[in-house]
Amino acid sequence: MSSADPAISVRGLSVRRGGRDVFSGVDLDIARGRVTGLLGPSGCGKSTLMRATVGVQLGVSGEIRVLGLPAGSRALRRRVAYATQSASVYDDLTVGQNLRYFARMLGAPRGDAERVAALVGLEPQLRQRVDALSGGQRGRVSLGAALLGSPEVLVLDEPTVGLDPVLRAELWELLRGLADEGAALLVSSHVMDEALHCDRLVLMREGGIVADTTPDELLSSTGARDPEAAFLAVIEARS
Ligand SMILES: Nc1ncnc2c1ncn2[C@@H]1O[C@H](COP(=O)(O)OP(=O)(O)OP(=O)(O)O)[C@@H](O)[C@H]1O
Repeated sequence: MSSADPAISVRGLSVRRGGRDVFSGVDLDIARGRVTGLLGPSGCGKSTLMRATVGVQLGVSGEIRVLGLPAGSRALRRRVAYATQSASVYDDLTVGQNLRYFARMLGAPRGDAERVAALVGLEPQLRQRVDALSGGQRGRVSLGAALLGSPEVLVLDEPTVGLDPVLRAELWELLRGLADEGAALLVSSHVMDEALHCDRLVLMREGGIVADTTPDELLSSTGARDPEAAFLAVIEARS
């Protein structure tokens, strides 16, 4: 496949959860070298869509290909990273031990644990146990684990939750750098202002995509002052 092909291609995605359809017939392409924001209110299906793209969601029908392979393929394990909303690291290990453990599991290069700790601003905490970290710091350990091995595709579910404004700005800068190096990033948020950090915006509501746009286009097409007002204008125009 060529570098112009989408990193993630979703066709006719339907997902059934708890006896009801969360999605039916969603199509979506996610490009390389871009930060694509998946934005929408709580419960609209952002996490479900992300879980489907990394192959861990049950009840999925349709076709999802990632880097040309079926979502969840074993061959994608080192090429695709997924960070969930809840920190998935070991509480009773230090930051360094967690990162070195996951680095070994992935076959990441020597020194990668220290590299990602610096990227997520956790170098001073390398020897600290995870259960002694703040919520935002724990989230950054998970994010660091997702960055190990320099994956080509990063699927990050609400990575800025619990971060103060300074850390949030640093995180967006980090994500931008990864996209500039060619990675495909799919990043969810329910905070509409975060839309401004993305190259492309996929706005969702109740299991559907209501707009596939860019921050500039969203603001100019709606004439709204900020992304939140623009999102409301998009919803209103559709109802
Ligand atoms: N374990 C589950 N079983 C059944 N239905 C579920 C389950 N988890 C989520 N759902 C439903 O699927 C829909 C989409 O949920 P999802 O978690 O994908 O939304 P979200 O946009 O990521 O929300 P949030 O921003 O709050 O994380 C919701 O209506 C939710 O009720």
